[in-house]
Amino acid sequence: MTILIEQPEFVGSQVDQDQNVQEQSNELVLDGGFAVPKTLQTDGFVAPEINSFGHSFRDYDAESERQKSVEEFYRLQHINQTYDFVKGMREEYAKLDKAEMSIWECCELLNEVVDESDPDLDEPQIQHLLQSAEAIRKDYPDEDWLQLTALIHDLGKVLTLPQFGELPQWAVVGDTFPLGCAFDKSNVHHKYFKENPDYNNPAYNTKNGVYSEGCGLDNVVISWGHDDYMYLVAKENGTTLPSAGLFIVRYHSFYPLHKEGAYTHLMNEEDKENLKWLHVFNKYDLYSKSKVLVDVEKVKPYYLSLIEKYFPAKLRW
Ligand SMILES: O[C@H]1[C@H](O)[C@@H](O)[C@H](O)[C@@H](O)[C@H]1O
Ligand SMILES: [Fe+2]
Ligand SMILES: [Fe+2]
Repeated sequence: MTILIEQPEFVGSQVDQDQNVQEQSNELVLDGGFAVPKTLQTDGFVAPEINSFGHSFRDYDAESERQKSVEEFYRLQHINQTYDFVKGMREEYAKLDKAEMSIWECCELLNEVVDESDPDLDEPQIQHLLQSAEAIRKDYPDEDWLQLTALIHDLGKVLTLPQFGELPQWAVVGDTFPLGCAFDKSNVHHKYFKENPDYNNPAYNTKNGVYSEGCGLDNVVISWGHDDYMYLVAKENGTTLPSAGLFIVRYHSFYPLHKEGAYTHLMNEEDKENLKWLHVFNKYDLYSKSKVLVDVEKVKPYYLSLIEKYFPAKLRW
């Protein structure tokens, strides 16, 4: 997939956090049948067709050693993430009593983390953060909030480190999905949900389950991991990022929704607006993964200035 896009008119509102993307016309259809407004499209970034392992991106069936370990990851994730598990995790991590540190200190901690669920990248996560942020910076030089959103979107992966509870990978990474309603077929390796205790629970296995149509994603219990954790950290520490930035952090792994169009009946109007920016972001999150590494020390001063603009010096984690 190669998409050429032009500069957006919308300037990320660092001033007004609640400003949303305006109604747009001239829509272009992308993956999953979603439409992305022309004004949210940029020039420049050309999505490569193959990843560093020589496969298409997000190919969960390509024959390889990595494919086997990724599939095993999803088996464990689909069996162990339950409605009750997520509720318990949200409560535990809402305490924010694990650490006190800056955003950049957290970026450096990610030097230690490699994501076992990712078929496209086996570099330390700090490289992925900078690769995606730098790719956005090139195409969206004026949207500093979107660049910073890229820098922080995967910081929640510190949950795998001892100080943060050393959670198993299945409780931290991988695509996310709602609990409390039926598992949609578009989830990768869907078959492993059959062994999830919620699978046969009649309260949880209908289309709406415990939810009602249009209830809004904020009211939906989504599998626990780095997305929801980092959203919580950013919000509770009073970030001034716009709501589209927080939405991206919180739902960027929700591929069944943003790529496949599943679970859309749970969204409200605000979710639908924010989803447009998530589609823009996703291209850079996915296709910037590369073996060409960013010089961390060189770009550090620029990102420190963005962090200072949108976050307090120290955050509770
Ligand atoms: O393997 C990847 C990785 O864990 C990403 O950080 C996450 O956002 C994706 O959804 C997932 O597929
Ligand atoms: Fe992620
Ligand atoms: Fe990512």
